[in-house]
Order: sequence, then structure tokens, then C-alpha cells
Amino acid sequence: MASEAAHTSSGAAKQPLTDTTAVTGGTAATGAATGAEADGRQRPAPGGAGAERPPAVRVSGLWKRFGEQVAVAGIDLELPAGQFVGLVGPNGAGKTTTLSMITGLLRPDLGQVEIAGRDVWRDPVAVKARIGVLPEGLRLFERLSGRELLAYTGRLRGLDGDEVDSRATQLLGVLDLAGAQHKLVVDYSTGMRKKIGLAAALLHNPEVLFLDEPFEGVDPVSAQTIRGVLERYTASGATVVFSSHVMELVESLCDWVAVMAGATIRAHGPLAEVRGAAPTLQDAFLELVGANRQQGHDLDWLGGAR
Ligand SMILES: Nc1ncnc2c1ncn2[C@@H]1O[C@H](COP(=O)(O)OP(=O)(O)OP(=O)(O)O)[C@@H](O)[C@H]1O
Repeated sequence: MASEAAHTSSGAAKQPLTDTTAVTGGTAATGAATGAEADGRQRPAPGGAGAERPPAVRVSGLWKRFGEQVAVAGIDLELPAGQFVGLVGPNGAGKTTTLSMITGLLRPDLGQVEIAGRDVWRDPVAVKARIGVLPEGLRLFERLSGRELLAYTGRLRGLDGDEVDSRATQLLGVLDLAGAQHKLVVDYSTGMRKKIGLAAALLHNPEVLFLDEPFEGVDPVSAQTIRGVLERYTASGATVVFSSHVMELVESLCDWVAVMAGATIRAHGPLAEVRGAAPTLQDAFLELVGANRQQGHDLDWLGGAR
């Protein structure tokens, strides 16, 4: 197993799909072929020859403490662009705190974060225009319908009304929310909320998408839908960074993983390197985080005579 493994990966996104039009209103499909986006940004194809791209995310010396609790202990990390990146770790490892600092939602005590070469805290407007975020405990405007929420988000993102309309229609369709588009968000189920949150995060066709536990509380059908959308999106050369506890999911989706435990990064690199000789990522993970496989043996009363 590759603890503190290589920082970069040469692998292209898994199973690249070519039909990206439904997600991005046609811009990504064009962008994948030419590197030109409708919004004027350049986005090289994933793994393209000679494509010199800065890391999607560069973190150095990042610290966060809440009172006595050190949530993130001076981590350094480079997440490669154009990849499906998984941030995994046990409860309380510091994943949400790290993602919050990376996305400009929580100010670090110390350290720097750059996204696509721009400093998150010195250049927040430029950075926020280039990222999409689906945070943990997503708060939405509950008294808007799903379509109104997308219309509002799109206008906040500076897109013109017709473009927002057309992208919203496509996203609602792909995410199987068209039938619920006029329902108030307050009446959405957990999975529907994740999907409308994802649609809002994708609407402006960001370069990097951050998702905190995007599959939590999502049924298998919706999970498959979300997965399909994310695979199309990374195939356009964009980067997805997501946190999860579900190792099978990370193993099947990610090109690159970072394992976090006890506020530090325990291993990072291409999936195969981090997994190493372990049969599954789950085994490698348990080894890396020092999980005690004997846990539960003290509960000798549980299941005993009543
Ligand atoms: N606002 C806060 N105030 C105090 N402590 C906090 C706060 N946010 C996080 N922590 C603490 O920081 C540590 C890291 O928490 P964090 O939520 O980042 O972990 P996580 O890896 O995302 O966990 P989980 O997988 O359970 O969501 C934990 O010990 C947590 O209790």
C-alpha cells in the first residue's frame, strides 16, 4: 500500500462518456473537443497530451482548531485536475472541515488553498465563479420550487435567463426531477434535495465540483443517476472532489484518493497505489486508519442471557 503516495496521476477519467450536452447545455461537449467553453474559459481534455494544468486544488500547511480540538493538523495536498477524487476517512477525521476551508466556507487558522492556481482567500470571487459546492447539511431556499431555485441560482451566477432556463430544463430532466420541478423544496425528500443541490452546483458549469457525502440518504436509483451525471462531467475534463465513507463507491468511481484520519492525511495518490497489495480499498483503509478489528469484543453482555 502506498502511504503518502505520488501526488499526481497520469490516468484519464474512468469510462469517459462523450454525451455531455445534457448536463451543461452543450458547452462541455464542445469544450472536451476543443478546450473552449461557452463561458470563455479554457478546459483541456483530461489527460490530453502536453496539457499542463495546475492541480485542481493545492493545499499547504492547512490548520483548523475548534477550542482544544484540532480538526485539521497542517495538511499538504495536491488534487490533480480532470480526475474523480475521493476524500475518505472515519467519522471526525476532518473531511468536512477540510472541504469547508478549501471551498472558502470556513477560514483556516493557518495555511493556503489554491484552486486552479488561484488563492481561495485572496481571490474569492474568481475562485467561487469556478467551483460548485454541495456542502454537508445543505441549506436551500425551502419556499422556492426546484425550478425557481435553479432560476435564482443561475441569475446569481450571472447567467442570462434563457441560458438558465435551458440548462435547468436539462438538469431537471437528467436528474429525474422534471415531475417535481414545481414542488416546493421544503417538500422534497432527502434524495431529491441532494439532486436539486447538485443541479444548482453544476448550473454554471464549474471547473471543480466539491461534494460532501453526495450519496448519503440517496436511494440506489438516484445514486446511479447522480453517478452518471458526475461521470459525464469529469469526462469533459472537469474535476470532482467528494467525501464519502462508502469505500465500494469510492473504489468504483475514483481515479485518485486521499485518506484522512486524526486530522492528517494518511495516504494519497492514484487509487491503485493507495490500495496497494490490499484486496480492496476497504482493507487498505482499515489498515491505514489503524481500525481495531477486535472492536465489539468487550460487549460480551450484548446478545447474552436476558
Ligand atoms: N464547528 C465545530 N465546533 C467544534 N468542533 C468541531 C466543529 N466542526 C468540526 N468539529 C470537530 O472537528 C473534528 C473534525 O470534524 P469533521 O466534521 O471535519 O469530520 P468529518 O471527517 O467530516 O466527520 P464525518 O465523517 O463524521 O462527517 C471532529 O472532532 C469534530 O467534532
